[in-house]
Amino acid sequence: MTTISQPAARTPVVRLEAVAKHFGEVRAVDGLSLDLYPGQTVALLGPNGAGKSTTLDLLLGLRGPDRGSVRLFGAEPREAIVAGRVGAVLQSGGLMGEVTVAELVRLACQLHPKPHPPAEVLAGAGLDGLADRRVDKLSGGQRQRVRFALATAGANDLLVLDEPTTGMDVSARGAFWATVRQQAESGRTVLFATHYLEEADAVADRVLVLHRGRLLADGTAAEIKARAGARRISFDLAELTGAEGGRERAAVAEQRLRALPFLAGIEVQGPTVRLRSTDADATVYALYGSGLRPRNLEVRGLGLEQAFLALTTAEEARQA
Ligand SMILES: Nc1ncnc2c1ncn2[C@@H]1O[C@H](COP(=O)(O)OP(=O)(O)OP(=O)(O)O)[C@@H](O)[C@H]1O
Repeated sequence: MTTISQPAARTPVVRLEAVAKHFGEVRAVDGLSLDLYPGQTVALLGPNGAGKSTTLDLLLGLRGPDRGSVRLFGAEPREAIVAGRVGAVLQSGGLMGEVTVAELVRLACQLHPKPHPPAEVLAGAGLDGLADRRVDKLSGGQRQRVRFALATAGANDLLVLDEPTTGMDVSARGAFWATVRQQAESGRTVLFATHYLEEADAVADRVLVLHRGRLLADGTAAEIKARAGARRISFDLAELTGAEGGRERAAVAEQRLRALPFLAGIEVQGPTVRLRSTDADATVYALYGSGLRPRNLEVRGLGLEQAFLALTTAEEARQA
């Protein structure tokens, strides 16, 4: 597994040690160990049912683990939450409906041990224009912003966000992540679960990939991409069209392509060839040595989305 280098001496904000949570036969979280450190912005990725929400629930003390231990700031989660050190945006849980946005935010600020000024909280969540709107009249994306405002009503040290941008349009998402970045820059630790891999790529300095309740990868987005172990090579090959030398020549060309070293995948569409290679330099070198005449050659790294798919698919295959 790829691991990110960690500062040794600091107390972790979050420490999970061999944590397991089962629902009947389902191992939602299966022996998970993890440390998060101050100031990290961490994305939690994984396919549906990977255990992301259960992990966040355990971390917040909303569920107890069957095995293992969960500590926030070196203590029980409850202690950290009562002390107002943690803000959370969760998937579950309703919002009080018959009050205005401003009233609800003011209330959250009053209840917080270290409150921020309500006007600042409203602005930070992009709710200025909606302050007088009743909460039950808001759209799904606007409600998410209210949840975020409630989570940032006071000076927290840890923000936990479970798919926080669900229902937000592109510009609302952009504004939302800009605010989260500000929170992270002021020293907060941010942990968020998401299905939008581009968000993880753009916002997180550490990415965790969960699969069937276990940690499949832990590193920067770049490390996860490298861990997926492949780069994309694309080019055109006139030989493949059959125009230059007929079908036989095309078949020979394809055979040579398939014999290239370090191939992790190959796709041929008309004259265009797309390869995935675990050693792009060696593959390209062999390609030029094979007598083929590639044109418009490009070598690119995998996107996080492709890396994520490659990792989880390989793991599915391994477990099958
Ligand atoms: N209360 C519950 N009772 C029974 N099974 C549960 C419960 N909560 C979660 N599970 C199961 O545990 C597994 C992990 O679920 P979890 O919600 O943590 O995954 P997730 O990664 O958050 O998924 P998604 O991306 O779909 O939100 C799933 O198989 C789910 O069906």
